[in-house]
Amino acid sequence: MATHKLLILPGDGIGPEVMAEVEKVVAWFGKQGVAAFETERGLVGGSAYDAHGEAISNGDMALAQAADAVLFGAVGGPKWADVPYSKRPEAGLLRLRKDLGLFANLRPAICFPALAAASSLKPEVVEGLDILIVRELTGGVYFGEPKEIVTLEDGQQRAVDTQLYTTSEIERITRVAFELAKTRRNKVSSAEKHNVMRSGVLWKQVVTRVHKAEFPEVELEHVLADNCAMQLVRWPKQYDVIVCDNLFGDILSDVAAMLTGSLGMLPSASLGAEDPATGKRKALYEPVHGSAPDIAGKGAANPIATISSFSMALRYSFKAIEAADMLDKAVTNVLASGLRTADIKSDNTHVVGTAAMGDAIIKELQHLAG
Ligand SMILES: NC(=O)c1ccc[n+]([C@@H]2O[C@H](COP(=O)([O-])OP(=O)(O)OC[C@H]3O[C@@H](n4cnc5c(N)ncnc54)[C@H](O)[C@@H]3O)[C@@H](O)[C@H]2O)c1
Ligand SMILES: CC(C)[C@H](C(=O)O)[C@@H](O)C(=O)O
Ligand SMILES: [Mg+2]
Repeated sequence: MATHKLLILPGDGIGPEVMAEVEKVVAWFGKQGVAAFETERGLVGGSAYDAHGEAISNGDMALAQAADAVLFGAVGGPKWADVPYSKRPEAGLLRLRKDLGLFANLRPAICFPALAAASSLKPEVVEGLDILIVRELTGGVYFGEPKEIVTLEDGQQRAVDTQLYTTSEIERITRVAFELAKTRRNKVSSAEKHNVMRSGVLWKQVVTRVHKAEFPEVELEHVLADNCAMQLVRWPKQYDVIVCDNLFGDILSDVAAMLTGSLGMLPSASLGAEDPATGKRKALYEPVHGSAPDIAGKGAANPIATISSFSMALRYSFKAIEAADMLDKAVTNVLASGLRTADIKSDNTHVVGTAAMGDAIIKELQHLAG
């Protein structure tokens, strides 16, 4: 049986609450003999700052480098509003992404049949929705230099962030998007703003070139990112795979979350390049949502985004496709049975807390295993 090293980083706010449910799922699959999961735990975000004065320690970074997959909860919260910028909780997540080279962030937005009524959009707009946002994760305005606030001679301050992309950064994320589209409905929509940004001009050129040279059989369309946000709300089913830069991907994926009913439903996989020698890649699995300070500590958070992120780990890191399908089915069935956390409640459903939702998913896994 394969052994997989997992580093669990629960983080802050609802992070530890939702991660506790994932740990039940990991233990269940371990017991089933899908794989032997060796788990270690670390600190990230505000909890790491409180313990070490950094948003992630070098020791925990070394564990992340050595892990087959990192399972990440969420970071941030009002408690750390005044810590120095370089030590803010979110810096821990950004360091993980950058230092592990996790350039490809896959954010699937699937509307479960039982949840069409939980979306703030009309059911016919979201029923059957299955789109994938492929977000570039280690470049763009998140990391470009200079990034600073300087004081000018006249006493004003000036803030600068730099949007920066190179050809190879765009090429590699484009290839990920096209490869994934081939396994789906064979269409890529590339979102940028070439009408305003030089990085958008280069993005469009490179995507066009990679398409023509390597993936002519896949349908490609270019869409301005602001229009893409509007189209996602108007008629999202026109999309299959959307590829975009780091900042547009951040925003478009929060929009996509509401199509599925709640931010608490959207999982994600952050992947590095495949090592040709071992076939392995660095990977971190994280829900799209944050630490939700407004509901933290209440046992009310939806654990499905984080549980489904582990399903992506089974699929992308451990090639345990049957196990991943089974976990997805368990989530679908539990939702179909009418169980809901508060964020996805609708008429005639039964609202439960975080732990009860996790337990119901385990019970359904047990049922599916026979
Ligand atoms: N990956 C991450 O760690 C991550 C992602 C986004 C935001 N953040 C951080 O989280 C903090 C709060 O940010 P925010 O409030 O803008 O975004 P958020 O995602 O934490 O919350 C937005 C809204 O969605 C709800 N929500 C989020 N996840 C939920 C879940 N699993 N179940 C039920 N409801 C859920 C919250 O209650 C809140 O009303 C900030 O410090 C931000 O930087 C972290
Ligand atoms: C917490 C923050 C750094 C992060 C981002 O902006 O990438 C979050 O919003 C996300 O979507 O993963
Ligand atoms: Mg975000």
